Amino acid sequence: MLRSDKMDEKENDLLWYCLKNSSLASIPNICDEVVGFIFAALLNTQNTIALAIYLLGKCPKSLRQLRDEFKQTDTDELANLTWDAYKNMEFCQSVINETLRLGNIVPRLWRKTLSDVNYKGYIIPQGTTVITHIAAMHLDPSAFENPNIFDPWRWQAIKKSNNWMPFGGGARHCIGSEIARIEIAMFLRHLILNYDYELVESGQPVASPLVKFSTGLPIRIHPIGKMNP
Ligand code: HEM
Repeated sequence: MLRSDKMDEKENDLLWYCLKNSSLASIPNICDEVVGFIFAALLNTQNTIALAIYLLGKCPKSLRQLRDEFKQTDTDELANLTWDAYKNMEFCQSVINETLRLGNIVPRLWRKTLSDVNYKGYIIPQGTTVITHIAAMHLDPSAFENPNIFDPWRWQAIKKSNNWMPFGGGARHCIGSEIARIEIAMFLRHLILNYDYELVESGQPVASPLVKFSTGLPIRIHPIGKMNP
């Protein structure tokens, strides 16, 4: 990465901001942040969309209900992307929550203890790497009944859960969580209102350790009626 002393002051993006304030971090750190940002933003969102397509494809009842909800959503409001129109798509919110729970796009988080920590009588010394196993929590049967089943309806009864943290938590909570959810909702809406699709047998998700479709996610797709925005 090259730094120019003649950077246009009108530039106003992340890279520009980081370079301008580069006294706060080294150039390798800045590169790491920018690449990390792109990776976090693109890969996680596209994997969640692929998983939602897969899980809905395996559960025709949920696909039908989602299509019905999308049909009822006010198209004018959605074209202007109003917050209310997006939030009112309740079943869509449940589908996204459930995809993130079962899919475990980010299965683990890494932390280092800054001082000795006493956790329920166990002393974790300063400098220890601690791994939060989010996937284990999301698949814990004491927190989610039949945890391996894709059941978006379970979210009708859950208003808030301390056992669900696909976007992490605390000071490093994902800053892109809402934009990611909006992107997923808009993608699914466009797909499901305009197309019927079937899964083709070979596409299976694997966790290695991040979720991916090692043979891609082939689907058979058919346009339905007039295109919706
Ligand atoms: C479904 C999609 C996404 C998932 C599952 C996801 C998940 C996460 C998780 C679990 C963390 C916390 C990492 C940690 O605590 O160590 C995180 C952090 C972060 N995410 Fe996301 N993310 C998604 C989409 C996005 C998008 C769209 C953006 C940007 C527009 C983004 C930007 C970031 C950034 C910059 C951080 C680091 C925040 C910090 O360290 O202060 N993510 N994400």
